[in-house]
Amino acid sequence: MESLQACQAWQVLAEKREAIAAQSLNALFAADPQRFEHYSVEAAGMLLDFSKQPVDSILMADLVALAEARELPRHRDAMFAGQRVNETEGRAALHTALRAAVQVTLPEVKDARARMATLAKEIRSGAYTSITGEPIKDVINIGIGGSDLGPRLAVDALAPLADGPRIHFVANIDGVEMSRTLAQCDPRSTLVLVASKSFGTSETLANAHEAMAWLRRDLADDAAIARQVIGITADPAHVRSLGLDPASALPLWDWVGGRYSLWSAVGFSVMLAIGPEAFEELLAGASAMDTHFCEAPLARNMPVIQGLLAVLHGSLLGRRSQVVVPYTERLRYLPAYLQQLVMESNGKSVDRAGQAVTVPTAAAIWGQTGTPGQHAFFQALHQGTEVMPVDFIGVAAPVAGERGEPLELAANLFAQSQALMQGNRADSDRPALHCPGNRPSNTLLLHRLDPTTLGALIALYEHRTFVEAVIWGVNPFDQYGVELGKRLARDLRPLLSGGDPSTELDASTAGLVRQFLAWRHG
Ligand SMILES: O=P(O)(O)OC[C@H]1O[C@](O)(CO)[C@@H](O)[C@@H]1O
Repeated sequence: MESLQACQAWQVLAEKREAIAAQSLNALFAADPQRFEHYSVEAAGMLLDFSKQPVDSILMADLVALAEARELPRHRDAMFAGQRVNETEGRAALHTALRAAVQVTLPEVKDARARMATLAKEIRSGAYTSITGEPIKDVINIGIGGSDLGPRLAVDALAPLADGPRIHFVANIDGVEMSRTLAQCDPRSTLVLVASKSFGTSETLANAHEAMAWLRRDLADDAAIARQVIGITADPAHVRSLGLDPASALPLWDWVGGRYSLWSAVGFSVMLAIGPEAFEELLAGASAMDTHFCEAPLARNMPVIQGLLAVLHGSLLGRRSQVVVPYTERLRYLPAYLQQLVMESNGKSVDRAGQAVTVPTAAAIWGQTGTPGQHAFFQALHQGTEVMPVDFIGVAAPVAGERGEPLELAANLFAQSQALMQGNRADSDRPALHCPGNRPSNTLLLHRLDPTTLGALIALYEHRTFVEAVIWGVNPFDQYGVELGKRLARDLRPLLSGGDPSTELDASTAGLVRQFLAWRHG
């Protein structure tokens, strides 16, 4: 495989690095009165305005040439066709099949969706009761990473449409999240979902044991566990480790990556909150974005444009932060979700051929909702020494029955991207007041934040992440770095309860353990 730096299309861009960095956004607008029309795209209920990016028709052509040189269409089609694109783990990455129309998807996906829908209807209607015969009022989803972040984001974002049981999420192993959650629930009307693709993640299993002990304390009955705890996993035999029946587990498959699993049974908590029909709308929205990604020309293709711009900033111009600012509290979990999606997928330094990647890969992605973010980190965006590209996300219309966001919110959203771009005039007497401007951003305007558009938004970022991976030549579907930390934690654990370390410790770790034990028991 050719390295990115050896790629001629990349070299063309590299030669223009200084000119692109210096490109005046104000000048681009002055030169083209139709710039907004030329550099915005609409698809799946969203409008992407990328006119505040340093692109013109020549740079767009260069970026598209790069996508073609890296064979993006071929890689995309291979993923959709179920080829083993996750080469290191020898698997397909077929999350798109989970949201394909029921008529065309895989039989096992169809069966699982039907099973989920039947069970969700029973739980939501009260036909499926707890062991004491009470309807389910609370659901606790225990999972971490991809088995937590996607459902947490979707349940929160779609809260105005929720008409099912209350949904709680527990991911952290520190006990705080669990005790806060249990304090709000009654074991006689609570259902526990243990969501873990591998069913081997220690945090999830420890939290599951704690929740099951809580159920047992009050219900003193193993039948309660069978009825009120449901495993969600790609390895159903493993649910026996919690004393559960594999036949009752909701399935996913090894070809669904953890951080791409919202669309599978991992999203069962979302289905319980909003109902199977609305969950189908979430899938349909993601599927609409899949179609756009497969069919739109590269220069008018939202995930392609976003991915190429991310590579331009992060790898060519050395801009190592990607900021995401949703202007709605309902997307408050989006930055955390994207951190896993982007950084676990593309935080890689070796390409698919095993060679070192010679440009920086995934930038740090972070953010917070506007307007609170404006009063936290925006000062650095406006006047800091580093240019940090921003994705602004806004919502235009309310979902039925909602009041809609105050207009001040949209005024703030538009003002911020405008201020970042325009800056203000330099005043030689008072340089501290000077905002340099020329700071790039995308604005994604959502028609409304309903299940369909949320599905499309999440799928957009999934594909954007894939586009970046293809340009860099990395596999976005493995995460061996995370596995290393997990293994070391397993090795260290016995030492903290007085056992011998299974490996020799470095001086820093040994010193920290010594101090920890002294304070813990002192
Ligand atoms: O669903 P599981 O198998 O418990 O894994 C949880 C998470 O752990 C990871 O492997 C690493 O954080 C993620 O990719 C995954 O989403």
